[in-house]
Amino acid sequence: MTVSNLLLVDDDLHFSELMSIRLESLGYQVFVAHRATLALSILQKQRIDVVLTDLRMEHMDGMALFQEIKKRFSALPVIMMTAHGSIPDAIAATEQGIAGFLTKPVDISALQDLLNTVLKARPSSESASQPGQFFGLYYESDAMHTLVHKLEAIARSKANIMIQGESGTGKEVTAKAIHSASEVASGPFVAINCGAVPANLLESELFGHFKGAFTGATKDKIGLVQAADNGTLFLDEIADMPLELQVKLLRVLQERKVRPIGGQQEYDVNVRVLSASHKNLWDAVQNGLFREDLYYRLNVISVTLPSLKERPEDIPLLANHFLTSFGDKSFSPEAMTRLLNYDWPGNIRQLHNVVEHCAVLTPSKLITDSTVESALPVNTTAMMQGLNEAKAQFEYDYLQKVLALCQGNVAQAAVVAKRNRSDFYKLLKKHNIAPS
Ligand SMILES: Nc1ncnc2c1ncn2[C@@H]1O[C@H](COP(=O)(O)OP(=O)(O)OP(=O)(O)O)[C@@H](O)[C@H]1O
Repeated sequence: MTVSNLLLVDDDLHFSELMSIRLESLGYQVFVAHRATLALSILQKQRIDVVLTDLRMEHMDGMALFQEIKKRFSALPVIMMTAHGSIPDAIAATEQGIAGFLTKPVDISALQDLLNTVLKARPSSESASQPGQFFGLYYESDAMHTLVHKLEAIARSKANIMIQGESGTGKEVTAKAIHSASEVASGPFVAINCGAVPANLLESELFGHFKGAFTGATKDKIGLVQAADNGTLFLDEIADMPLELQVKLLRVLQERKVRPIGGQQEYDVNVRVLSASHKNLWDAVQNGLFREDLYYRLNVISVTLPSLKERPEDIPLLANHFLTSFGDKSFSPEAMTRLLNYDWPGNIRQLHNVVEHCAVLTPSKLITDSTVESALPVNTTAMMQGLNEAKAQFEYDYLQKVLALCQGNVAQAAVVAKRNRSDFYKLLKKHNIAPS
């Protein structure tokens, strides 16, 4: 039988030593952390089955620790202990998903019952999420595990696949991974960003041209569709393809033949088409900007990549993966917490850039919280209050100042504020201010 690993987090050194002795005598392997941040770094290195944490601790308390654990190790059960046990605390904790709540002094047999129940309910380590890698796609979150299962299955089919997802979520790496896992992996993988090539050049890029087809066509040129023969063609930002080219692409997909510009000759092509867009392609169809028939041709199977914000469990794995190319460096637990708490509007590409920025700015081995802070953009939008909040804040500050000036004399303050007394009282009531 495997021994269960417990992580005991408590800033009371005497209590934690006693508890660890008692738990070890019951057959558990016990790791002790006297601070929440230390607990997080142990969790990063060590397989832990249950966390047992004190509620009230300095700096980061048990609930804050629990929130972090939920983000990084969603399936890991946490039991809360407190010397100040109160029913509201216990209810709040269990409502948020805490596995159990015990008051100190801890009744060891109650704890053992709770541990047995929690450990039985825990999924086996085989089914719990483990870090995974699929042809260059690194992942750990449940959402990505499910998605990679789907990718494994669809990669082997010959169907055209549409990959959707916000910018920087990994659509191109996913396309390459599908190609590498497919039966045409030994064939070419040819990618083009339809939004980055000027519309007048896109046609010749895709379909090629014969010498003399237009001014500047000094020799025959093979298009990318032909270059991808017996392999995969990846059309990135497909929503940006002009309508007249969409017709031509549709013909190629239907007839499996391509005719370069300026010629009558057609060539057979056998390509699997993967396409991607960060825009909602169905909306483009509804707005008449994308052909519905082409949409169905390209979207035989669709894959949607979650944003990084929707899969924060992947952040430590990806950040550490990107960091490996900068030698033996690591993030401090506080730095990792900051990475985890950020919203990542630019998704994995932005995370990659931030990791690179931090590594370059850190000559030592440990990347600190302040380095991460300086590498992240300041969110001025989030810092900005709405107009109503700003007005209310101003009114509150103004009332406090007038009252202070008039030493709490409401009649006098109303005169200064040029309001009648009853209006002034209403304002004080609105802001919950009691004149002293
Ligand atoms: N799961 C992943 N594992 C490792 N690296 C990843 C992963 N997802 C994305 N990346 C990296 O993130 C960066 C952005 O990925 P990619 O270019 O595939 O995104 P995208 O969705 O195609 O972006 P855009 O919409 O802007 O074209 C690349 O450096 C890529 O290698």
